[in-house]
Amino acid sequence: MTARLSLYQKAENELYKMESSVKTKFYDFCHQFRSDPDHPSLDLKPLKGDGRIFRAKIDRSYRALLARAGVGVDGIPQWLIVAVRHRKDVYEELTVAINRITGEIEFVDLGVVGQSVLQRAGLQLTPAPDEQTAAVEPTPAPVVTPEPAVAAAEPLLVGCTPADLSRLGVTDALIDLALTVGTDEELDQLIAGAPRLTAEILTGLGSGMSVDEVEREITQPAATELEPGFEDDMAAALSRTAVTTVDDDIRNVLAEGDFRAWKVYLHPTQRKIVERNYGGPARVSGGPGTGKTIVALHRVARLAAALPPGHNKPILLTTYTKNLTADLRSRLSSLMDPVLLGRVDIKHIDQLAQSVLNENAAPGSQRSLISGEAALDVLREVLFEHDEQRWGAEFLFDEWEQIVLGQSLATRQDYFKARRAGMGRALSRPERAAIWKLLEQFTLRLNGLGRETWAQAAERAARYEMERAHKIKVRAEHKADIGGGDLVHLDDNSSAMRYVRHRYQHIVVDEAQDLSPAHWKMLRAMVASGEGDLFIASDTHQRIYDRQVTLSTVGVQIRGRASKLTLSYRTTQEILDQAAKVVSGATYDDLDDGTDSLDGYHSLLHGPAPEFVACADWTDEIAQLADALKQWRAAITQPGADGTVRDPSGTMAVCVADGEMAGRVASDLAMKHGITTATLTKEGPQGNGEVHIGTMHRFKGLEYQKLAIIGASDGILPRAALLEQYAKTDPTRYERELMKSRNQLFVAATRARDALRISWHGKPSPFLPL
Ligand SMILES: Nc1ncnc2c1ncn2[C@@H]1O[C@H](COP(=O)(O)OP(=O)(O)OP(=O)(O)O)[C@@H](O)[C@H]1O
Repeated sequence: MTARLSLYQKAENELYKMESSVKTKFYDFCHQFRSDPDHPSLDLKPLKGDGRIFRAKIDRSYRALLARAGVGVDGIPQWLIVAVRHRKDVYEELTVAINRITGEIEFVDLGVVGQSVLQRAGLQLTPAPDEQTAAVEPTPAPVVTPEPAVAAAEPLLVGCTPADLSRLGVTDALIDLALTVGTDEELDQLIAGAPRLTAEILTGLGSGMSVDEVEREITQPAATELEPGFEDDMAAALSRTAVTTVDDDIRNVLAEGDFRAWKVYLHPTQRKIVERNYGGPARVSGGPGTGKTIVALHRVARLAAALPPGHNKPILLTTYTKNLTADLRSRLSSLMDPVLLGRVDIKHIDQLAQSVLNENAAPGSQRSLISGEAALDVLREVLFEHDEQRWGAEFLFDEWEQIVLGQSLATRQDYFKARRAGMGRALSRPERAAIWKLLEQFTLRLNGLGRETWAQAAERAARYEMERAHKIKVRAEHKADIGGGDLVHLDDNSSAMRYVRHRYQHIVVDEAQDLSPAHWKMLRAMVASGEGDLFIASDTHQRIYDRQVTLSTVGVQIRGRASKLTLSYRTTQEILDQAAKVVSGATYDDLDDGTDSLDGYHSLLHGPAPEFVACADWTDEIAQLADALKQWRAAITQPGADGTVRDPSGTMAVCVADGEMAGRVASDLAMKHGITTATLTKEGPQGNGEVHIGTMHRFKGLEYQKLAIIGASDGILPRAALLEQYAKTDPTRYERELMKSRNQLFVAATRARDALRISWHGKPSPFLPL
């Protein structure tokens, strides 16, 4: 190899979209370039405008644009492919620069801003002559043909000065053009072609953020400390730039499409969160699709890479549901080396609690699990037998789960002292005494049946783990007291106890907003406090189970180690705008005493506005849904430029309010409209049908190219029958249920990548932004 070649992120994305014949020639070009960049067939030449940018020939029509990026530590010259262009789109003014905030290499193409803006700014682009092809074909037309002067438009970014844009990190060559932009369309066009930080800044400013807000939310998180003279050190800049190294594997990468992009590429803001050394628990928050899961996965990979050799599993990756755990496992296995992957325990939170209980249970004493609904029936029986009228079964069940189990209250005295913030109705001491007695009867009854709920299991597991952590602490203190010697005199010096350690060195939690206090206590006890102990990804706007926790009260102190992601990689700005309205106006916590918001949440992707469709009745709603699905299918299966046809399976989904409705939709679509479906279950999609159908809960963490939400009617969303009972008796619970329902719609709407359609019949849901 006489040259090392890397591929700029934007160039990689452009290549995915090219015809396979161009891709094949591109592989050959890379192969040739790496062995001899000066080979005459490549015709490598600098462009006139910028001595750092070169053009080389891929075939008769396509050119690679490359930047020289110094020499590697092994003495091999480094080159970065910044773009692949048709030769008629190559002009002399193309440049590469090093960004003053991120220190990354940026490729700047003024051609992307459109003729009107260029003309208003008085810029004319010069086509780069291409002698070799000029001999065979006529000289290509200039990129910009003079046109009548374009009327001056009022600049869109009023209130921003060139100095502001420069300070924020907009690339120099685009500052004046950005301030010339006069319409939203022009701004979108500029953003689409701009380097990443510039695009984010301009999107922020364009959506109304102030210069200070952009600086705080976008610029500062992306900033890197740069040495004087960094502007000229391309080798150092290359090491800070997100690139794919071009080796023989590039063929597979390109063939897989952008599915693999996240594996090689982390945005600098994401990378910082992954790579920081945290002195204790850390949290990343951010709206849907901002890459929290990706960050959590990369964090696991980084922690695993730093482990000393061994065969144990010192890292736990956990989340709330079973199907998400399977998804995390498969994503992680494509990111990590199998040997390192073997050092990661991947379990969903209830599975983890069960393994603790199994380990601690005497043979034959395990209890079987009972659903919340069935347990509530047992409580109803107890209340009926005691002729108890003062409190309803739902109220007491909630009190039990939220307060008694939630705070691990073991005695009546503890319950007397317990804080009941957020529970609405106050309870006097005699009332608490009576409730405690009833709940005791209830748990004894469950016990007698050999059953327990998931929440009880979690609470018992937490207690076992806390005892274990306590023993570890006592031993460590004793060891310190006796100067680190052997522990022969300690009471419990059984061989089992001698080797008891914390179960994990690092724990990473995804979808953390849905974990209960008992889950947190268990996790806290499983890992020693200290560097890199807990890493948490969460978004409280997506809390869809009735769980509330204040992390600082369960021993998880985040202070100073919280970060936020604001750029969505999944959803278009059009979808995001509407989805954000569903949760606007409500207040969200930050898993602690502070609040969380979607401020600065934005997307660089654009697409059609979401459709809101009022239908006459159920039959009409299903018929219109079937038509939409067929149109989506036709669009997805449209043959690509190289003749390939995509398989539409699993790219479209229908989201409904409950399981019964899911069944009805599946059978109506199949019987009346010939559309096959697969139902989303706890285990993932069941069946081979093309369109996935599931309840809002099942869509958590997933994403689809096109998504329909149906049955979004008042009475269903929120579920009136369930809520009415609380409206008068327990207003706080009522508010919590409303919030849960609102969040479910928000989660569902933000699963769509590029098309969202929401329909209803009757009165529309009050949550819809109509
Ligand atoms: N830096 C990146 N470059 C390209 N794609 C990215 C990047 N980060 C994330 N993505 C993509 O964005 C999508 C959303 O990412 P991810 O699932 O991690 O988001 P999230 O914040 O966990 O979302 P949610 O809260 O909705 O579950 C995924 O398809 C992921 O591959």
